[in-house]
Amino acid sequence: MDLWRVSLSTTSEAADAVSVALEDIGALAVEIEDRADWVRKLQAPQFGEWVWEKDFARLTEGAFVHGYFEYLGTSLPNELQPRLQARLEQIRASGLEAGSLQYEWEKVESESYLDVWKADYHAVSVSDQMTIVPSWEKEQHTFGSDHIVLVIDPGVAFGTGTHQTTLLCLRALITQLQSQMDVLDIGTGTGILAIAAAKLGARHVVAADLDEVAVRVARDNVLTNDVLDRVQVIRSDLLQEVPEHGYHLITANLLVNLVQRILPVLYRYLAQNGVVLFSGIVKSQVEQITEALENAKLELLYVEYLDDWAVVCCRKKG
Ligand SMILES: C[S@@+](CC[C@H](N)C(=O)[O-])C[C@H]1O[C@@H](n2cnc3c(N)ncnc32)[C@H](O)[C@@H]1O
Repeated sequence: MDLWRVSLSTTSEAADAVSVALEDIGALAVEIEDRADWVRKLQAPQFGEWVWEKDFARLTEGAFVHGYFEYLGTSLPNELQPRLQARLEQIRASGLEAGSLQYEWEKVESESYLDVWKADYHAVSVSDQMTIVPSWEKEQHTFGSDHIVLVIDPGVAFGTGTHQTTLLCLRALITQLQSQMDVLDIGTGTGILAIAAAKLGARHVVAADLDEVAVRVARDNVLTNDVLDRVQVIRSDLLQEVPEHGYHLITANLLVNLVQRILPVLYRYLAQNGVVLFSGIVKSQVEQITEALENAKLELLYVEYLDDWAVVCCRKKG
């Protein structure tokens, strides 16, 4: 599948807002290259990620945000332009220092897109007991027999493990998941959280996503990771197609507006004392979520932060 790539120049502060705007107008995948991120990782490497010195010359300040769209002919950039412009105007009007927001479109072959990712994508250590490894690096690492290895390749679905929200969720899963739990993962992307839950000992995991591409990718990853007997991937708009069942643990790495949509009914899908992990939440939105828990029949257990992101861990009220 060929793709259109739009590349926008912006600031570190506005990179997430631009990325959400691209997702909203239909990007299959979004990639942020943030100079500040690279500097931080060079100074204090947290997860064993690689930072390439050559990239600093390419991006001398601020950030690039790249959005990938399915190639549907040459007119696509023109069709998307007004919607993109409108979203960029909103960002400018919000008062966020967003830089030039200049952009350009380029047709890329998906092969070359994946090759670009391959060069920049390496194993990520989640914790002492869990590592995410791309398939082409599998043989290069040796792990103890009880170490959990998640084999996930970069692609057009979200959830390769390099994003803070995924890492926060994985770490919370390690502390919260007990063996034989039934788990629901809403917005599964690559299926990374569902696969991790299965490998941590869950009895059954339902992994749901609205995006057909994500569903396909998640199914492939479930096979690759040999957890087909425990993970069921379904296409569902949030909870619409999800079997109403008493899940012991629910993960939801979703934007805050989607979290708000499921909050009022989520308790119906939880077993007694069932735990929920909300990720995808920017630091400044944490209060908005924690304040809504009471009405949702949930109680706060803890909030954990990584950079500007948070995971909110809560439990169904008895
Ligand atoms: C931030 S990604 C999380 C991916 C993965 N769970 C992780 O933690 O890395 C959010 C996912 O939610 C999915 N999503 C967005 N809107 C949705 C909806 N209405 N119903 C179900 N999934 C949705 C997106 O397709 C995307 O795969």
